[in-house]
Amino acid sequence: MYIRLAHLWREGGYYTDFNVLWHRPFPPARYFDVSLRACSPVDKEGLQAHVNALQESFNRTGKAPPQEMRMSFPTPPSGAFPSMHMHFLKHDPVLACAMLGLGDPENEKCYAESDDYGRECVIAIMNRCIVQENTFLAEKELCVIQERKSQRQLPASSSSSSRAPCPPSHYSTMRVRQGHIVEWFNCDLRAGMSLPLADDWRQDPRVIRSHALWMGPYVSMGVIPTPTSMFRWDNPFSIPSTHPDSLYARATADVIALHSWAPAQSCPKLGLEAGVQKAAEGRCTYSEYIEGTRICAPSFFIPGVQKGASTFLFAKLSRHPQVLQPIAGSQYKEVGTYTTRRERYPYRSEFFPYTAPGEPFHVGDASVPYVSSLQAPELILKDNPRAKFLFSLRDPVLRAWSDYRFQKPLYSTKGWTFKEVVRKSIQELQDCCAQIPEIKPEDDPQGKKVEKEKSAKKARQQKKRMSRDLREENQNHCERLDAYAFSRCNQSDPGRIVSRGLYVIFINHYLEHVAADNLHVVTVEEMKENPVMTLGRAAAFLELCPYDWNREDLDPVHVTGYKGPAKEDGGLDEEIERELRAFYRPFNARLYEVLGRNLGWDKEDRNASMEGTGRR
Ligand SMILES: Nc1ncnc2c1ncn2[C@@H]1O[C@H](COP(=O)(O)OS(=O)(=O)O)[C@@H](OP(=O)(O)O)[C@H]1O
Repeated sequence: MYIRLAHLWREGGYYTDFNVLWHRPFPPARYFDVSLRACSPVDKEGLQAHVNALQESFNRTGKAPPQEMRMSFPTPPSGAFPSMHMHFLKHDPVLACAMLGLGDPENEKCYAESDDYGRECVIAIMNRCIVQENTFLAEKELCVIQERKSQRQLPASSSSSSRAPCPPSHYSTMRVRQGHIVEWFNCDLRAGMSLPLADDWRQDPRVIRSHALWMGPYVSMGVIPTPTSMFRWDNPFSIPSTHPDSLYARATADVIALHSWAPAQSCPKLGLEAGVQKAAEGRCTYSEYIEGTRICAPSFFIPGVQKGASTFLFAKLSRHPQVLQPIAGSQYKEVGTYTTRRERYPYRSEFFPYTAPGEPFHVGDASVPYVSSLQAPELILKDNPRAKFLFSLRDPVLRAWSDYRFQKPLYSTKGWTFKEVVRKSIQELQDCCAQIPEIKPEDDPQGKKVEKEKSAKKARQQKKRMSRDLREENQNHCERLDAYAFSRCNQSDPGRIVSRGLYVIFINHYLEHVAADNLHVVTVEEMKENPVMTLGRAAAFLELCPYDWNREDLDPVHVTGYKGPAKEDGGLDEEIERELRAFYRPFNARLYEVLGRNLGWDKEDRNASMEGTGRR
């Protein structure tokens, strides 16, 4: 029996082939040396994002990263392992991120509290360690697993042995000393690997009691040749029999069943029976993609916007039994594989679990860079012409303020306050606008009034006037969509916090490719006001079976703290807020027209939006 591994991911494994597994709490105050490598091709941006996330996380704790967690990781002593384990392709910050959750003493609470898990031998999977919410999410994840565990009614077919207690020997004390964990793993092996967390790499693996479990790419394909008991699988370098009917496979299936999640209500229309888990399938292969025998592309996308509660939206929708998340990629969110034109079909397909024709699953991809990507809609529709797009927007002023706080480390290095970034950006956009006469945000952010016959000539003139860099970057944009050139004018601000709020430009670009019925907009304001209704509408748009969203934890996630930036900047300055509002007003007005509804960001009475500004 194979279990769809995406269920496992749903329970806590999300965005990477790596999951951390432990069966007893770790002792406090220890760090890991981590050797890293990427098993799937991680693009430069993705990699960079993780490096940033990691750095950000360190910055937020206010402490220097422990030496061992810096991005330079030691290589193993030569000859320590057979050469097959030794070819390091790339350092994988995702793994570092996962390990960070184990290495950060601030997270210790969650492990201390997880004693229960040790006693009951429940596998806790910790890998939601993106950026600053590390502690919070890890802790929450544990609670969720625990809660699920108590609530879950395992299907009758599932063996109760999935909850079998660990043999007592597994509770022996293990000391993990600071800076002493060095693990290597080999992506070429056939299956998941258990990485013993030892206090010394030379330690006899048979006496090691805590493991990290790496779910390799082949595991994602539904082939789960892991041993009977991961707890007994002590030597990561000897992978035993892989026959699917073997005890190993069955035991693994039990473990996975514990973490899978069957729908609570039947949905006959879609062949989903309450309490019944679906059989496993894995990720798409290139040939399947090419032959079209399997559906490899995601069925829905959340292309942002940045700081528009996209993490919340995707995380909540992913709780729905029909929704599957990406199974690989740089994060459970932010796969970002549709932002480039490079020939990446084989690559793209591997990020997602496949669905066989007729299967009731919806695969989602929430990657915020898609929102302003010129290529994304076209590329997506090429892979899946029926893809649906769910945008999560936010009052652009508050979005900018959130983004500034989020990207504070970037601005700190430049010494720019929010006010400075905003003024500089507005000026730049207006100058750029003046240079490109046909783009006038006040009356026509889309450039639709441009006289067609003159546009080719003007485009050429425009290009001459633009700075060299801008011209190079925007060459295609200028030719194809003037408004994009405008949104890209915000060159001096690497964080683009102002231009990212020009939603109408982006939405209009999507609407050039996507049928209006396949595009739905929710707002952070709605999500805050009535998350159940907002999620219900989003789910209806995605044509998901009815689901009781009240059973989910609907607290905001990925909340940017005020630590640092707000204190320094004294919250969102009223004067700059006014200026920014005035700048956005015409764009918002255009957006409301395009969407056919007023999103309420330009009301005179802004009291409702004061929350989150840092002002009283
Ligand atoms: N349910 C709900 N209601 C209201 N607001 C919410 C919700 N969930 C997340 N948030 C806020 O969304 C901000 C994070 O957005 P994203 O997850 O899209 O950020 S990112 O672009 O992926 O980095 C972040 O905003 P700030 O805290 O103001 O920065 C979150 O607090």
